[in-house]
Amino acid sequence: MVIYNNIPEDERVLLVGVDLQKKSQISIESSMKELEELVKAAGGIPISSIVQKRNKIDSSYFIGKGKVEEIRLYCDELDIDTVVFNDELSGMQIRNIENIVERKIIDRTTLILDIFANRATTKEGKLQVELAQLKYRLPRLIGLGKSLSRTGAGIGTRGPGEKKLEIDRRHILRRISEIERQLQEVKKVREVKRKRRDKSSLPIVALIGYTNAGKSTLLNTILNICGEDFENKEVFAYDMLFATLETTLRKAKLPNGHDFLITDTVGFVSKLPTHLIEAFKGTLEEIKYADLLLHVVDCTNKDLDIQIKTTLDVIKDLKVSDKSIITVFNKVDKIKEEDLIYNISGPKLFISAKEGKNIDKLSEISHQISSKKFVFTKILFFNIYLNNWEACRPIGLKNSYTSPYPKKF
Ligand SMILES: Nc1nc2c(ncn2[C@@H]2O[C@H](COP(=O)(O)OP(=O)(O)OP(=O)(O)O)[C@@H](O)[C@H]2O)c(=O)[nH]1
Ligand SMILES: [Mg+2]
Repeated sequence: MVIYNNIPEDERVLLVGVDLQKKSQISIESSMKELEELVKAAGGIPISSIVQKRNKIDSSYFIGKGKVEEIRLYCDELDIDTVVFNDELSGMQIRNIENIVERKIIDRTTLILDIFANRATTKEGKLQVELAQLKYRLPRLIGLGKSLSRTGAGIGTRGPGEKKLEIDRRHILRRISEIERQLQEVKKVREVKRKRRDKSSLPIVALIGYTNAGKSTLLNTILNICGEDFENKEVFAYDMLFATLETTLRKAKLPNGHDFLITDTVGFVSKLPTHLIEAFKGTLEEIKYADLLLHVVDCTNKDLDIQIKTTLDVIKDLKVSDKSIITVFNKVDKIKEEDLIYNISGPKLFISAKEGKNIDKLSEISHQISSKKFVFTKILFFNIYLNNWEACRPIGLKNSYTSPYPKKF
């Protein structure tokens, strides 16, 4: 058990994880660290964490019943308000655990939905989160416990759907179809805007990637160099998971007068609730209309392989994996050359969004796209890659690659 220091007075949270020792998944240490960051992003205070090694999940209690009783003791001892599980729980598991622990029980999905509910600002964002919350709650109505009741407060109880949750199945179903209808309307408006934009024929570059990789910082840096009317338009970039929730589309002008559009997107995270991806497909649709995807990766993260895979999986799910993608390894200012490991095929760039390293190369690539938009094919993309080969090597690294030819397109 790990005890965290410097804890202010507020909603005190105990973190619980299960280690199924699967090699294909993010390590349990990283996953629990990520959960800790998610708790902070939701405004909670991580007090302590417990991990149980298991071969399989217990259908009634998720972890062993004995462990649940142990958790009850920790909660009393550490004055815990809320217990957050690192995975999605069934309604019955939540109720069973709550009966023993007598605290609010939250799972990872509820936590993520709660952060989104707190941060969504646009009408569309709010509708999307409410839809995801309702779809999550629907099969769990029977298991309703403290965490899902309307009398609760704090993490897991927020969101636009909160007031409307009269916990009646028919009411929820009606609300779901109402939201879906409203989202269709929003989609129509977006399509009209998109058509207008298409007329201007400006190429679109979309920044995608794992949460906290530095997408918004990169957008700000690019706009600082070549943004139009940049004043007061800086996007929110912060050391916090899901700092960005809504897509922002900005116009940039290169010194030679060429314009292009650049868009930031919501970051991905491992075990991102499926309902949420589903609900956010509307927003993520912007990616579908992009001419180039810049996949931003935090190269200082030791789980970068899993982070890359998580992003590529979502991209695949959105059916846009055939788009031209440049992998942009960010934060090179924070890492020693010899520690930089990567084995990704295709074009790549090594940059520091914070210190502006190699941003000019990135802008140059965008320029080449903007000037040749109408012949934007994989061949052109290949040329761009060759022209910028200098930037496609890690900064200061000695010949990591001997051939400038990408392995795969
Ligand atoms: N050292 C270093 N830190 C960086 C760099 N780029 C971004 N950061 C930091 O990384 C943190 C996350 O940056 P954001 O730009 O908000 O990341 P994001 O990908 O937009 O994150 P979400 O919106 O949560 O998906 C911030 O604290 C940034 O200051 C970089 O090149 N070097
Ligand atoms: Mg962001």
